[in-house]
This record gives sequence, structure tokens and C-alpha cells, in this order.
Amino acid sequence: MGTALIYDEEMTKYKLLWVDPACKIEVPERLSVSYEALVRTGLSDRCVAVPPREASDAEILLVHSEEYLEGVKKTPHMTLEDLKEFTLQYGDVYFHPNIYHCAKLAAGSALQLVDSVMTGTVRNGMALVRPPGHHSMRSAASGFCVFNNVAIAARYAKQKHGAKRVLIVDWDIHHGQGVQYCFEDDPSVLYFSWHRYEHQKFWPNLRESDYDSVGKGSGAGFNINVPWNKVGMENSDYLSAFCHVLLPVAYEFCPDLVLVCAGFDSAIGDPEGEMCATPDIFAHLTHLLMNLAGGKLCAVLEGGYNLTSLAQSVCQTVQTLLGDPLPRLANLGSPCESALESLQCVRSVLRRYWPILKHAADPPTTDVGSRRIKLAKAEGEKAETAEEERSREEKVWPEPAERLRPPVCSASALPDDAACPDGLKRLTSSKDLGPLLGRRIKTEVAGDADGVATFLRLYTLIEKMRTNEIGNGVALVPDVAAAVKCVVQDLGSDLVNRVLVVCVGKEELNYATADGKMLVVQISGEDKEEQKGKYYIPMCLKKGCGDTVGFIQAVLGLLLPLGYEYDPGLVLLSRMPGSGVGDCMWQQLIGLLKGFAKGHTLVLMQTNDEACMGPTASVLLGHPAPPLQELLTPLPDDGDALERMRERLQADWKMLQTAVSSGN
Ligand SMILES: CC(O)(O)NCCCCNCCCN
Ligand SMILES: [Zn+2]
Repeated sequence: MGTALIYDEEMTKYKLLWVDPACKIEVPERLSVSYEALVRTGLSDRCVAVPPREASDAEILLVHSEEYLEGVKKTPHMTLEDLKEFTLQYGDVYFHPNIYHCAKLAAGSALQLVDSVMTGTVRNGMALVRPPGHHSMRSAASGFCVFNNVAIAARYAKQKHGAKRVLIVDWDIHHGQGVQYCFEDDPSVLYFSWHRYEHQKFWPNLRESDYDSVGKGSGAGFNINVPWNKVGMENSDYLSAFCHVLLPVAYEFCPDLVLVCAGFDSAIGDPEGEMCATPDIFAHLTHLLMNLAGGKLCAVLEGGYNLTSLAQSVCQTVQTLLGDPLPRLANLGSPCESALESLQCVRSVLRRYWPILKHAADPPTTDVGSRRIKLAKAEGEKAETAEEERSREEKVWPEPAERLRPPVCSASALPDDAACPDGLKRLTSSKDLGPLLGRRIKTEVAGDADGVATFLRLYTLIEKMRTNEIGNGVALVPDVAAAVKCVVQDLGSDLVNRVLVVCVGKEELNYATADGKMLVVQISGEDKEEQKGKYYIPMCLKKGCGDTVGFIQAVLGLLLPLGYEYDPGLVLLSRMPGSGVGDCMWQQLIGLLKGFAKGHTLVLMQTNDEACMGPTASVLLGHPAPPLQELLTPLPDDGDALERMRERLQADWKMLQTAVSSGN
């Protein structure tokens, strides 16, 4: 199934007709440069072009009031003076004779996207629209927004397609207060937003944009605000918010559909956000959402005002929706203290609503609330003077790296008598081996003939991943532990400079991996507290790997952050016999691990584990992992163990932090 792309140049045909410093950044070129970048890179040709349509009155009235709609309907016939007059009643927005038409197309585009995804015509998609939507409220325009495109889409998905639970992820750098107001008492729509806040000093300067607005009534717990109280947030801050706040809750919520308020003013270079996250971060943010809701994801453009980073970020997002390998995130920093303070605050207010966060730390002792400015004297940020604007240094960042699809997406190395699942390219040792291999066989490792054959197959797979001839692969071997040992001790380290080894199930993995060439993470039911060390991390689940809640907690809260910080060149995932891990959880794990090492994942399974070959191959080939069933309440001790583990490890691994360092 493909990726839908919705765009029409009609939505570029309105602009600011008078002087208003607050609105001058919202220009038609935002849309055209985004689309042109998709055309130039060949990405638009790979998408399914879906035409926009005008949202009907009834659809607009799913969110907005009749009087508001009636008012907006009059704008096409207004004189310039009337338009100015009409605009004055709202904040930071402008009207134009053609904006009502474009606003209907923007909302209708979101609905077309929802139809395409919910009917299975496409797997996912992106709508390039303007005017944006997430600030507009039931009876008010705001922040360049006229109709709330994503809020209308969420209501529409429930009403027309019977969606039970809709997740809205708003990565725009502004708080989508319009979305929050729309769903704050609705437990069927989970709204997550991060936004520049600076203790209420940043637009829209709302008290209710802070982390303690968690929703109301039966909606309590279903509204998540992550305020950024400083500018300059980086990739590590964004990934920490996903791993330690959004994803655990999203997996527990188990949505039928994911809608993204895809604003790119959260990228480096944007005059509004003033953040430092690079455009390739959106490849990962998109990827991390694509294993939810069976991959049903609709991204709708919101903000983004630096035309260079906007275009690059749009391309990164669409390329991930298309299933291309993800870029490695170079030198990820550690989350800054301000971000950690925000994460700690929001996790502490959410833990009472979401068992998966039950063990989150108490709020920081420093009273964050006291730093919120007294609203009385705040008139929002002052209009920036021309020289102040020029003086703000021009940000530069590297062009995002190419993300080349390897000629072979997925390969298999199997014993001759094992069946090869459709779509996998079968490697046979004989014809595929390079001459250099002859010198490399170390028979004492490979042992008997069978071992030699396994050795040859694995080496071939890894070699072809290294040269990007192959994306990922799966090998069935007679003895998984021996195979892991052989790869780890003889192949992985000198072929690839960092190998992330993920072992599911119990097995003695006694490699001294002090040199950092390898990071071994083992998830099992065995308690191995004694074996400590920065590069060998045993995660013990009391109820074993069959405990999906404990497992997903370990994956999201430990494995993902570790993986991002380690940034491996290869991921080796082994499924020990008798691990007990469920198929869905196993598929989710593969789906998530594909985000590392440009997708070079090598899965090792025991020959008699053939039954798991199908589900494994499906995810390796790019199909979304099926959703985990609604998560049961995690065992209290597993959560505790996880927190204790995180405490112990975060000295070495900064991405595991979820709170300000206790010293503060
Ligand atoms: C869709 C959106 O979230 O990007 N709209 C942002 C509205 C910003 C209003 N304030 C502008 C002040 C100019 N310095
Ligand atoms: Zn924005």
C-alpha cells in the first residue's frame, strides 16, 4: 500500500494584503517550496496523488460554530477595509478574499487523507495545506488558522469511519490550543503537543498550555502538553519526549488512527521556534509513530517559516512514510536540564492516569510554576525590531544525508530445507561468497560443517548490509547463541564499528564488551543484576518476555534511548528459543529497531522457530507491525525494576534521563 500526497496550488493563492509584522512570515511560498522539493527529489512521483476537496459546511460544523462559519463565509465579498476590520477581532491571523476557499480546501484535504487511509486505499499520507489549523477555535480564527483541519479530521474519522481512539501528535513549535479546547473532555482523542513556552512568555501566552493541563472530566489524562521553557532544543530533547512521554502513553492508548499536526517551525532555522533540531529528526519522529494503529498515519502541514528547513523537513517526513531507510542521527547530545525538568513535570502529572508511567519520578522540587510570568504585565512577545531580526545569527546545518533504498530490501540465510517467505531474497553460501571469505573462516569458531555454513551465510548477510546491497535480513541457524557469539566475536566488531546486539530470551551472553564496539541488551525473565557494565545491559522482566506491558516499557524507556545514543552501524536481533515473546511484540520490536543503522537489522532465529519466519519477514519487508492489544496494567515490580535500572545506567547513558539531576 502506498503513501498519499495531497497538494493543490490553489492553496497558495492568498496572502497578507497589508502591513502586519506578526503575520508576514505566513507566505504562499511555504507551500510551493515544499511541494517543489518533493518534486525535485522524485518523492512526489512515488506517492499516490490524492486531490483535495472543499470541506462541506456540515464537516466544518463538526468543530466550528454556525456564527463563526457564517462570518467567514462573508469574507470573499469584503473590501480591503472590511477584511481588515473583520481580522481585528482575532489574534495573529489575516483574512483575504480567497482564504475561505483555501481554508475549505485545507480542511477537505485532511478529510481526503483520512478517507484514503481509513479505507485502506493507502497506508499513510501527507497533506500540504495552508491555511494551517491547530490554533483555530470553535468561534475564532487564530495564529494564521481559519478552520481546525486536524480537529475536524479527528471528529470525521470517528463519525464516518468509526474510529474509536484517535491520537493527535502536534510537533509544531506552537501550542495547538484550538485542538486542546476541542478534545479536552474527550477520552477518545489523545492530544500530545510540545511547544515553545518560556514560562508563558511565548505566544499564545496561555496558562493552559503548561504541563498541568491534562484534560478535564472524563478527558483527564488525554491531553499532554510538553512546554519548552528555553529555545535551542535539539534532537536529543525531542527524542526524549517521544521515548519517555508520548510513546509509552500512545502504546497504552492503542489508537486506531494517528493524525499529525505536522508543523516544521520546530526545526532549526525557524524564526518562530528558534530551536536547533535538524530536519532529519522528522524522519525519526514519523518512524516512531508508524508502528501505531497498524501504520495508519495522516500528517497535515501546520507551521514552518524557514523555507529551507521547511522543505527539507517535509521531504524527510514523506520519505519515511514511503518506507525508505532512516538516516543515522549523528552525535546526539543529551537532553538539556530544562527539557528534563519539563519531562519530569509532565510525567509526574500523567502517572496517575497511565499505569505505564506509574513509576515516574515526583515533580522537581524547584517550583516551575513560580517562574510563570504574571500574565497581567505580559503583552506577549514584543514585536521584533528590524535590526534585532537581522542580528539573530543565521543558523546553518548540514544538508540531510541521502537515504538510498538498497537493491535488495530483505534477504534470508536459511538451511537448504527451510522454506523462504515471499519477498525475501535467499542467499546461498556457495555463489554469494566473496573470495576474501576463504581467508576468514576460523574453523574453531565455525566448528562443524553446519557451523561453517552458518558462518558463511551470516558473514555474507553482514557484508552485503555493509555495502548497502541489502537492507535487512533474517537467518535461521541451528544454535542462536553460538551464531550470536560468532557474529559478535568475529564478524560484527571488525566489519562494523558499532553493533547493537539485542537478545530476547535467556542465554549466557558472556562477552566482555568493554570496548564499546558492541552494546549487548538482553531482555529476559532472568535476573542478571550481577553482570553489570556499560555495554552489557540485562533487562529482567519478572513475568518473562510474555509480559507485553513490561516488554514494551523496556523497549520504549530503555532500548530506544540507548539505541539512539549508541547509534550503531548494525543491529543484531536474536530470538532465543523459548523466549516466550509474543508475535505482535516481536514484530513491534523489529519495527522500532529498523530506525537504527539505516535499517540494517539482522535477525537471528533458531531453525525450529520457523513459525515466526512469516511475521518477522513481514515487518522486515516494510509492512507495519500489527498493533499490540490494549496493554494490561504493568506489574508494579517490573516498573520499579525499570526505574532502578534507568537510575543505575543514566550516569553512562544520558538519553535514559527523565528528570533533572537529583543534585538540582
Ligand atoms: C500554525 C502555526 O502554529 O505555526 N501558527 C503560528 C502563529 C504564530 C503567531 N505569532 C506570530 C508572531 C511573529 N513573530
Ligand atoms: Zn507553529
